[in-house]
Amino acid sequence: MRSLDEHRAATLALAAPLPAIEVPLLDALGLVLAADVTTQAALPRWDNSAMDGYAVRAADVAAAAVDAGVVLRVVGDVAAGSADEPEVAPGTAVRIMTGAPLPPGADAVVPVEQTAVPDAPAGDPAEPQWADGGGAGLVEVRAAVAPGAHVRRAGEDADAGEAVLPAGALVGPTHLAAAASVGRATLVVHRRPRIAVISTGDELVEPGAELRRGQIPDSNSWLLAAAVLDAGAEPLRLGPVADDPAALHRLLVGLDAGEHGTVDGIVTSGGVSVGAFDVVKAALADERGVEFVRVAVQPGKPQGLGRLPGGTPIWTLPGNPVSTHASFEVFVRPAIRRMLGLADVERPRTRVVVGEGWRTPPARAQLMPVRRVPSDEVPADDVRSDDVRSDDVSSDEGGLPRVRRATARGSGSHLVARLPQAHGLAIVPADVDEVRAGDTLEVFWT
Ligand SMILES: Nc1nc2c(c(=O)[nH]1)N[C@H]1C(S)=C(S)[C@@H](COP(=O)(O)OP(=O)(O)OC[C@H]3O[C@@H](n4cnc5c(N)ncnc54)[C@H](O)[C@@H]3O)O[C@H]1N2
Ligand code: MOO
Repeated sequence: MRSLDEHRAATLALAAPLPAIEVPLLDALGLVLAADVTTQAALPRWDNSAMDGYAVRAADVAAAAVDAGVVLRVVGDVAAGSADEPEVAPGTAVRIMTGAPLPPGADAVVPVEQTAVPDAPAGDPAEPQWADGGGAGLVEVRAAVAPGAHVRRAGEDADAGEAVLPAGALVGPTHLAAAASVGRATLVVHRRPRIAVISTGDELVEPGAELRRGQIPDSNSWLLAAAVLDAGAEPLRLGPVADDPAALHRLLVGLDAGEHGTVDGIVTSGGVSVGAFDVVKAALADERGVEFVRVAVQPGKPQGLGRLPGGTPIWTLPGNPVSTHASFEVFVRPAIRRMLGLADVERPRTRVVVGEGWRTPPARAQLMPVRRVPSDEVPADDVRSDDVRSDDVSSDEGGLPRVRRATARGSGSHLVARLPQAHGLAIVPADVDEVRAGDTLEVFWT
């Protein structure tokens, strides 16, 4: 049997970053930069004001104080967006708004709250008063400011020619803001993978359909399509398809040949075990690029993996819903993340303390859905309430988060209804046969 790590390496080897394309800003969200984003000019481009107030010469107001105002003549206005450059000569000031370029001659800004208008009628003391900016107004400055006060310097955020976003960064809202602020309307990113999802089994019907005995709603294709989307790729949900190997083979070959548009990978569920009607195994029996293996992990033992003749990677996951979920997490998601162009393809992991123990299969690693719980939780038979959020920081004395099995009634890989209670998957190493209360394990948070 292949180890968990060996199979992970084999699935990652199927994936490579997809080619780079140039897309409008918003289309780059969730994709990975294929090239640095570099500034054309300094950012900010010019010295500008951080406050609504008056651009002054600091030396003019060096002696100013609340009870010793210095009166300056207001010779103009610069609002944000204005291209005007009124000169601030000694003894003068210019009204300036936040973001407006600092006019020539000025070296500091006095916030309007630290000024008054000489001889103005008393108004609301909480409301600052503005002197006339038309050239005849006077302003009394009531505080000294140092040179550079309330001035945002050119190049303070980034120098001209500096890389503000590195290739390899996953684009989020703040990356779009940084790119736009240096004047980029498009970004060069790795193309988003498009992943076909197929669930197989004669027993499967669409959710909501009438069920005759033996039939069940298809849940795996929804899980997988959503997991593909959550991983950052675009799902193409096909199926459920029946246990007809020839028809499934035609569908897979068609996907590989581009009949359904670009497809960068195919994920199937079901039909890979040792049953008499295992459709995926039968459909791919003659495909030399695809192998079926047993992996020493529970759930997720029967796995298929490889490439179709056209080069499309395929992952055939076992059909038990918890197996499908765990298999996607450890074998498919990292590969999709690599196709996106990410260097770090792993989920965040931490060590945790186990609240209640359980027995595990011998000589197989285990991926146990676990739930984060308060460190003082009394062990319960099973808890269905959604009382703990995944971001609750509950930790044991050692400072580690505490977990229990999400499906405390058993670890059966059919227990799909309880799966949403899990916050992550705990990895029990293959050489551990029993997990005891107080043991520590590694968990990756899903
Ligand atoms: N004799 C043996 N039997 C089984 C073995 C074994 O080693 N020897 N392994 C078991 C393990 S472990 C797993 S996992 C399953 C894997 O079987 P398949 O991948 O062939 O999956 P199916 O037989 O198609 O389905 C298994 C189970 O899951 C349900 N299922 C399948 N697809 C869906 C879906 N899309 N939505 C909801 N539920 C689904 C299906 O109805 C079955 O109950 O084999 C064990 N057997
Ligand atoms: O390996 Mo199966 O995937 O245990 O449930």
